[in-house]
Amino acid sequence: MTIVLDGKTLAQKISEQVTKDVSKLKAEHNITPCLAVVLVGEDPASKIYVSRKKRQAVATGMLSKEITLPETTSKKQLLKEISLLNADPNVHGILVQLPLPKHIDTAQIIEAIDPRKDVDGFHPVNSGRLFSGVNSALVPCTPRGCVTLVKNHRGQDLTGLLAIVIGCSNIVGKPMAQLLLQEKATVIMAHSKTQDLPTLCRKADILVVAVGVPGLVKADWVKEGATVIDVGINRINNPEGGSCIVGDVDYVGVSSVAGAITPVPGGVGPMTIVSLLQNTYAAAVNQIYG
Ligand SMILES: Nc1nc2c(c(=O)[nH]1)N[C@@H](CN(C=O)c1ccc(C(=O)N[C@@H](CCC(=O)O)C(=O)O)cc1)CN2
Repeated sequence: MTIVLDGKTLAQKISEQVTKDVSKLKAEHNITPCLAVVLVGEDPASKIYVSRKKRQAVATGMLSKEITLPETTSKKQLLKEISLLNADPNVHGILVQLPLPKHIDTAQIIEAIDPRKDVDGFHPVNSGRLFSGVNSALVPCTPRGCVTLVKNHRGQDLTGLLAIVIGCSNIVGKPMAQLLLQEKATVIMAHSKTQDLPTLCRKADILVVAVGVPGLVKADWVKEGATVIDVGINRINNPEGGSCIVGDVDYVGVSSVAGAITPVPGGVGPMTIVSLLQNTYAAAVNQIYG
């Protein structure tokens, strides 16, 4: 029987642990971790994610600060806001919600964030640390959440398992592959130019899909018993009207073959946000002891 990897329930459990950790930090050091979230523009999905991040940070006892800027904000203005947050000793975590408006160079903005406060783990210092296996890296939230889900299901030891990651983004695919490599899995990164993707994917013990193509992965792409992690969040129109969110995996079809599968919604998404809370707590602790 296929197991549904319930990210919502696991995220809730982790959030309770973060709440305890935050309360201990307050009691022992009189410090409350503070997450600053920067939102530029009016993207409706980004507004929802930012408000969830704030709300869930506050629910664990952290402080949260939101900087909301208009779509027309210049790169210079945004860099100024980031330098203020970098210099503020009461702010421990900074994230700039993506995507940014097209006129702003995302890489330059990410590089302006103090790596110690980079709770998204996107700064080259943190991606370099992840690449070289240094433990103190702040790791991007979605891949961190995916690995937590996989290990919660399969156990801590992923040694020698064949993991295939479809999609090579800096936010998900590349860090995901590095994390699985650290777990001693055998990792293959696949993408739109990979030849005969279905045949390759059928070899995977762990299949992570992060491409943004609704229902790309079908039942005959998946090995019997494999763990399938669907990172896709695609809004599609219903034939009967209205819209809904689906992943990159044909959930119904693949459920008949996979050993375990994440639903969309309710799988990877909630794990992304709770991983951000874990990163913010870790960043605060590093700043106290570092
Ligand atoms: N600075 C960042 N920007 C973006 C990131 C990120 O990690 N850092 N990731 C995504 C968006 N994202 C978080 O920011 C995110 C996406 C989806 C979910 C989520 O919980 N999704 C729900 C379904 C969607 C819904 O209900 O609207 C789910 O899967 O259950 C959380 C966070 C891009 N930008």
